Amino acid sequence: MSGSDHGAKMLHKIINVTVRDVRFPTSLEQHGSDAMHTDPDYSVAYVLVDTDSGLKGFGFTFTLGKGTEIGKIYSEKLMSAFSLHNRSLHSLTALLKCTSQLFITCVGCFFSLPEDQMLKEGYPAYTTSCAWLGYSDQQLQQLCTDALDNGWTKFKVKVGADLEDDKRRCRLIRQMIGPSNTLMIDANQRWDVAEAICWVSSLAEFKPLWIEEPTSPDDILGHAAISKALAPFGIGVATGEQCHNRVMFKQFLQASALQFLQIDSCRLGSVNENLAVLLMAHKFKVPVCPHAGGVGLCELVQHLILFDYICVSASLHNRMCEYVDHLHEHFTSPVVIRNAHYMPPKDPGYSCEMLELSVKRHSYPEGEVWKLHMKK
Ligand SMILES: C[C@H](O)[C@@H](O)[C@@H](O)[C@H](O)C(=O)O
Ligand SMILES: [Mg+2]
Repeated sequence: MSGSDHGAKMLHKIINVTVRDVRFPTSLEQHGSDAMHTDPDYSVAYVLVDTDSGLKGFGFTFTLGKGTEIGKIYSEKLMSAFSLHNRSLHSLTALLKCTSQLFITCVGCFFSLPEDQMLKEGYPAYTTSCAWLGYSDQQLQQLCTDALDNGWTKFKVKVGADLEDDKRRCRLIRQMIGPSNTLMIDANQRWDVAEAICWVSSLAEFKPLWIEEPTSPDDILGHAAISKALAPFGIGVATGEQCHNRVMFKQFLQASALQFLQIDSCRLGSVNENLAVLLMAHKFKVPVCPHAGGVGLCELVQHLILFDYICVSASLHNRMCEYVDHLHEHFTSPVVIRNAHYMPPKDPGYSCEMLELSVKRHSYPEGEVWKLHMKK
């Protein structure tokens, strides 16, 4: 929330709630492509709340384009189920247990003294921007050279469509980044369990730290089997970007089915659910390495991972937050990356307000960007 009047006497009554379908044509250049999603258009169902005091609220959930209209309808239904119109903000916060799904609370207020280290150095990040599956080898090389020049040391490569291609791409990246930098691979659920073990074993020579989403994200025992089989190679299993609640994460942790836990700020629905997962990961001594990228996921998750470091884990061992270098310019408080680290956000709120002009231009299907695109 942001606005001019935070006076205690104001009721801040909600007078308007709108949901917009906002899409970016990222598929045109194959940004975001992987073995399962070959043409994603990064998009959001974006919610705006107006109050009578001028205070405004913003929130969104991320999608890959097609079907954003379903997210929009769902958001509208949720808002109307809570009869938001004419309600005061106080009446919602007083019932936080019931309304937490609606809230994306600012966690910045928890920052305390360890904060100093984060303010100086920031939180370590890795990049996925160099090696989307649809990029050519030449593009891979160029982006990797630029990333190395900009201080990146941790790189994720998309795999899973063709083993020989994967070997060539991993070899290329490993040669460029050298033995001491970190390589991760991500198959986006492409394989069955046995296939995953076999395929990843063939890529073990490139020393990936983890294989991400090797199989169906709901197959907890399958992930456990893959984890066990790959442990001798020193390759961990990472998953979580499709994991939709804390109960799923609890079982992944209980079954030793993941070695790197990837919360997703939107998928888990509300800050509260994310915090529960951070606490469980700490109990099980599993590092949290959030999923980010998309539209605004970096903006949101930076708050959660700083909270994790400052208030829960106090450790950076084997921890890093994903970074993807797209679409930040559409936010009023974009993430700040310095020397491959997320610098703590200084603006109040959850960094989820988009620029009105961007929303207008990319509204689907009526925005000018889409009108132009459809004419072609
Ligand atoms: C379709 C998307 O770009 C995914 O490929 C992406 O979220 C990915 O799995 C990631 O880990 O960043
Ligand atoms: Mg992934």
